[in-house]
Amino acid sequence: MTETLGSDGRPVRPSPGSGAALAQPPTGSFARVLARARAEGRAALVVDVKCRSPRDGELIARERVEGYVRELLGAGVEALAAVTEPQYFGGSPEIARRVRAVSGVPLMRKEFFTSVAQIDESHALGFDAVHLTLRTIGDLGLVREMQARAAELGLEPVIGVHTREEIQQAAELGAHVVGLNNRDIRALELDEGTVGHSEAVTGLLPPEVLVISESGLHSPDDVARAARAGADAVLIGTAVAKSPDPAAFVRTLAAAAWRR
Ligand SMILES: O=C(O)c1ccccc1NCC(=O)[C@H](O)[C@H](O)COP(=O)(O)O
Repeated sequence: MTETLGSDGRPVRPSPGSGAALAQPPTGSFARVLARARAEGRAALVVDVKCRSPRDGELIARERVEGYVRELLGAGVEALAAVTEPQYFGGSPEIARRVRAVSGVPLMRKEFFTSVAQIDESHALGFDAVHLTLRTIGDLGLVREMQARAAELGLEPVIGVHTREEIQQAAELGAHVVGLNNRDIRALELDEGTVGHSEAVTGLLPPEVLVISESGLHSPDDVARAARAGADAVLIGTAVAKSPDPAAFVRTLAAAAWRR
């Protein structure tokens, strides 16, 4: 991997707007989307297919899932996430299969993972990436086992972090792609989380790590702020689902994602 070293001999994170690129994406197609966006000087737009949220209630009617995904893809969305957690977020493996069936873009699974068997299940469902959230998995040994199994299956592990300590742990785990949640997911989205969190901590991640700013992003201005903070992608669910015209809204968000 090509790296620029700073005066202290440490790698320098590509400055926003520099268009600096990773020579090779680390692994998997999700990383490829993020690395391409970084090389082009923007953040990629990833939309979360989340049918319900504890904060906002029903977001996507079950019968609308395929139409919704097609609308997003038509508007140029480059990658998707799907929440399969049933109790709080109204997800299911069936919804994941339906999203997969109508989309060819990289697809990441959001779930409260507790076992390595769920990594195999994610592969069987057709996911390209799994979001391994340190806040909910807790046990770093188990995270390592999940990473290893994902690698065996050709699935890309995205390490989910919220705190500075977890950012450090993600680096120790050798994460190539990090999902930086602006909220503490343990509060089930009832806490306040904004792009200000990404602005505060994105710079703590090693420059070679690809970063997705997640949760609590609502507007083109939020997307612009995340991109300027160094995020290589933004993950947005609620604001897109609640928009009266998701395709038009997605285009507006993507236009704001360029680093200037
Ligand atoms: O992050 C997780 O581990 C997680 C697990 C199970 C369900 C949801 C989970 N995270 C929440 C999300 O992924 C959000 O839906 C996503 O960041 C979008 O947030 P928002 O735009 O605020 O709806």
